[in-house]
Amino acid sequence: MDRLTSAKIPASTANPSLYSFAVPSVAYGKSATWFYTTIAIVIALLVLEQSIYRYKKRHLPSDKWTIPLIGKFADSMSPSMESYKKQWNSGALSAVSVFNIFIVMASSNEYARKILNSPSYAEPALVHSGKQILLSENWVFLTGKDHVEYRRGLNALFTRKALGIYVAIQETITRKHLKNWLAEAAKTGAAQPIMMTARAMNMDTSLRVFCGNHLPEHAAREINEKYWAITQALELVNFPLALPGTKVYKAIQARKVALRWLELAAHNSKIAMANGAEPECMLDEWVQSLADPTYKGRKEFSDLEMAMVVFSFLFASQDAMSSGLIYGFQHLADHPEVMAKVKEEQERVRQGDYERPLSLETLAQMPYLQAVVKESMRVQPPVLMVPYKATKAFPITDDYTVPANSMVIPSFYNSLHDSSVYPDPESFTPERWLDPQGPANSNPKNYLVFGSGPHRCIGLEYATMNMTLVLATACAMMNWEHEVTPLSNTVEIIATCFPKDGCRLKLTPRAHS
Ligand code: HEM
Repeated sequence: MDRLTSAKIPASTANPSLYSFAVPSVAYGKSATWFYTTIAIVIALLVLEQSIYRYKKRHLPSDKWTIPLIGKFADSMSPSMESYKKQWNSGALSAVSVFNIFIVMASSNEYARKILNSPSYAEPALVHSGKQILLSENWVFLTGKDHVEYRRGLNALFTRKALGIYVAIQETITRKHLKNWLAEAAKTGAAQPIMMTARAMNMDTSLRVFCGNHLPEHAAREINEKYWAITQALELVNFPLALPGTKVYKAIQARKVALRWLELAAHNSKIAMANGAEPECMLDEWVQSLADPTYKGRKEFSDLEMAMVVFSFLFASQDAMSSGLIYGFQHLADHPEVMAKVKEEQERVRQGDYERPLSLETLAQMPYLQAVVKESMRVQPPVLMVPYKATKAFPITDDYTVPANSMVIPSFYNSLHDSSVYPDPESFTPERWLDPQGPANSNPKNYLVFGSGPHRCIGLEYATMNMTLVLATACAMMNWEHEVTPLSNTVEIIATCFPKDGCRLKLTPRAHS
């Protein structure tokens, strides 16, 4: 009985240890409810995420399921040509999701151009860090009529007269840098990567073309040194807060430095033009064109606004032009038969005088080198694609409408490697551009290296002129051999495309007989 009694006690409320257990058991019940409710909500959200993804993509080729929450984030962190090609070749339109951003990739020429030329449905959408770096009031973020009008005013900076002024600056800066390259090469006699030296040359050229001598030498050096931080922040997805130490934070600091100096340059240019100086750079051309009494349009631009425009040009050109130049050197070195023809043409145009500065007229006498530049960017386009955003539901085909607010990304590679327009598309064949009736010249719509439509690259003539000039000057001053490595033909995508080994060249001065 005692045993029974004692046995009963713990079964009731007498045992303090069991009693104290009874309280949490009520809490456990509650937390279990919460636990299961939370699980149920999470599952419901995950199912919803998959359903929305599948509803949006409809019949487009893509993975059946998206990785919960992050989607193809991992792929976007380390993009490769192979993964992009797989995506582009999966269909003219295909779908992917990154962090719940629904993305439609357009790989055919028809759909890529349709996106670029449909401003009422789609507008450029820079990577998130773009707005933090450029500032949201930068003109490049204007849309529709405002964009068209602003851009019209900037066309004055790329007229033939303006380009004629820039050539002389480009030539001087290019010679200065190539001389340094040769001096450095002479020290070791070994091949060195040109990745960073070509970028530095390009930035120096841009700064002097845009700002002339209105920028002190140490300022140009500082911008040049700090700009790499901006390139590194141009990843598809960045840490959202620009906290100290993050890439975006460093890029913002670099932009602040650059804008301060560019503002000073704009200020100095206004003073020089007011004092009757001749235009010597892009800012001067701009200030002078605004003062022209026949100029119709807005005439007042603050120093800061001018600085922001110049900064937008640096931003748009530094990576793309550096990529184009580096591959230009690499393609020429890898194709000695093409290099021989370029040298022949140089000899014909320069008639033995390799010191005479180049001009627009002499550059126009180099159709073969111009074809080399065009072909080099076709084979390896600096920019593979540009992100746009559907501002409303965009009926891109009869049976597919891109949902509003999706990213929609026209990619250029397949247009530029279309074998019906560019037979043997992987081969580097500048000759294809020499026949005016040939398929390459008859299908300009396929040459999407500079985009298409209202946002087509405003600097395209300047860019091709600069690449032609740099390669012509390099041909005049030096020989270069490519040290081919296993990574030479692997593309590294850092905003634009670069050979993964940085393009290792062995440089020697060229002796002219
Ligand atoms: C090889 C060199 C270059 C390449 C491959 C290139 C390529 C491109 C591409 C693909 C676009 C987007 C076009 C579109 O959305 O349809 C673009 C836009 C732009 N580019 Fe270039 N670019 C180069 C050099 C330059 C240079 C040298 C400048 C300025 C001096 C420049 C200024 C711009 C600007 C301002 C835009 C935006 C235009 C707008 O939104 O209206 N680019 N570029």
